[in-house]
Amino acid sequence: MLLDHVAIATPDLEEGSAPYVALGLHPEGPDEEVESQGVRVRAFQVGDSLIELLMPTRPDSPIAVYLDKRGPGLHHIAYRVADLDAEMTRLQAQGARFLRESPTPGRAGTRVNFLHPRWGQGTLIELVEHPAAGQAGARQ
Ligand SMILES: CC[C@H](C(=O)O)C(=O)SCCNC(=O)CCNC(=O)[C@H](O)C(C)(C)COP(=O)(O)OP(=O)(O)OC[C@H]1O[C@@H](n2cnc3c(N)ncnc32)[C@H](O)[C@@H]1OP(=O)(O)O
Ligand SMILES: [Co+2]
Repeated sequence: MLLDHVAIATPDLEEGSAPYVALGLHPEGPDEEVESQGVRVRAFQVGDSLIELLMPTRPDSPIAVYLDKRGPGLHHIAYRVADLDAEMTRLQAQGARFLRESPTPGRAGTRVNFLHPRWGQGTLIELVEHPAAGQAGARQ
């Protein structure tokens, strides 16, 4: 299991990017809208992982709700798995509580699901399966 990304909620991608640009990081590609989550995502590469800035694109987005309640800042941590369905089965057998019955689309063609923050001991945890994951030699 690898660290896929650390996600940060922001009301404004430009303002939210300032510390990471100052640190010398560069966006990994163009911003991406993830309609299913109501977010626009800007990702900065850090080694094999990403810093993901998330800005809401509609008021009912989980990020908009989060910002209303808590303001900008650290939102969740995502781990990269080779087989999301198998991981869900394995963790549910141990009592883990996923927020969605089945995986939903993430950025860059990924499949994702989230574990309830209470199960995560106060941290919202996301599992991410990349399209090439599981193929021989694919970056896991
Ligand atoms: C997929 C695109 C992109 C990617 O990686 O590619 C993304 O990551 S998009 C990210 C945005 N989408 C999501 O976060 C989807 C999953 N999140 C949710 O379904 C909700 O945000 C949820 C259920 C985690 C919280 O919803 P809500 O705030 O409406 O519920 P509550 O207020 O009842 O909160 C329950 C409980 O959890 C605590 N909480 C809420 N958000 C967080 C958080 N980000 N980190 C830690 N804890 C969180 C909240 O304080 C409540 O705790 P309690 O002890 O009951 O006070
Ligand atoms: Co994420």
